[in-house]
Amino acid sequence: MDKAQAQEKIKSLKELLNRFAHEYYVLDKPSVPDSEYDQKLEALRQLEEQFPELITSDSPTQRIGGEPLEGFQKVQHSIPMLSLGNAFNEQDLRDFARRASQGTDKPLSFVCELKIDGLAISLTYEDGKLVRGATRGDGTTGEDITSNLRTIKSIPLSINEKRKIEVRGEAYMPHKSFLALNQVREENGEELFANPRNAAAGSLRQLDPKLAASRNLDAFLYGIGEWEADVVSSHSERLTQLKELGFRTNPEWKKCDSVEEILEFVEYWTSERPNLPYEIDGIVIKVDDLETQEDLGFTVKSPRWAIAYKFPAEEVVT
Ligand SMILES: NC(=O)c1cc2c(N)ncc(C(N)=O)c2s1
Repeated sequence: MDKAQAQEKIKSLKELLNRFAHEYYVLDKPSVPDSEYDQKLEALRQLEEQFPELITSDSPTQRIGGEPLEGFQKVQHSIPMLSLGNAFNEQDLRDFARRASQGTDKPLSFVCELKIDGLAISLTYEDGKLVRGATRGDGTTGEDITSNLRTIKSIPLSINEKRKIEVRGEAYMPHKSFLALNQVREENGEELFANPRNAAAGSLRQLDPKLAASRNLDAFLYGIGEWEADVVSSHSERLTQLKELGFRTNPEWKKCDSVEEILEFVEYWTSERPNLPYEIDGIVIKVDDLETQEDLGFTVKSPRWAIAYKFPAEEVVT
């Protein structure tokens, strides 16, 4: 096979493998058995070994990078990643909805989403390639953890959007990964992680991407920061756009047209929470209309158009 033929074959294998990975890790609906994925991946590895100059950064063989880093570079968020104000009870939620409705004369609808208990992340794509992954940090300055976020298999290394786009979400450790990790640590006499959030944070702070890869993290994306494209008019449409762009979004969101509907959603997930395969520490409620979000703006540190309802702290059974 000459180089031109190899290039064609590598291109088609990458497209096929990235589609299989999307079906498996993002949609949770694999269309081929693992054995077929593994066989195609091995074929790609061999071709790339034969023609290393044809290796590209978005190849599935490139998820786990090279040598461990010396340290993490600081990165600036062009649009701050803000923290949310908290609500702890029904009255707080009613007050939030009332304040929001006073900021506009439009009828108000909200979007309720599960508040994933992980680590806020930002992913930047340029010319369709993942060029940067960062932690939230203090909201304006985060840390470049691109090599670790590349190891999360549900995060696409390339997307079809060629304009620069920055998406935001939460990296987290599923319960299954957390239990398995602590079991190994217990067998090795190591200190256990207190909860999945600490385990995810500890994993993403590893300088060696091979270690981060071994922790079986996952991520949900839920927001768009910077984007050169014309955005849509509501947050709910934005969630659909994220999914269409190939990102893994959390399906349990609901559009609510009243405080009563918000309270129902909160009540439902307060009881359903233990049945989720990942940790959530609350419910995020956002005004759906993006123009109204603009009208409402921000306080010193948080948006007026969103709030985090926090579940009551669980009694620790000693
Ligand atoms: N600090 C924040 O702005 C957010 C934090 C989180 C979180 N931990 N989980 C889900 C969402 C969401 N779906 O919007 C948000 S938004």
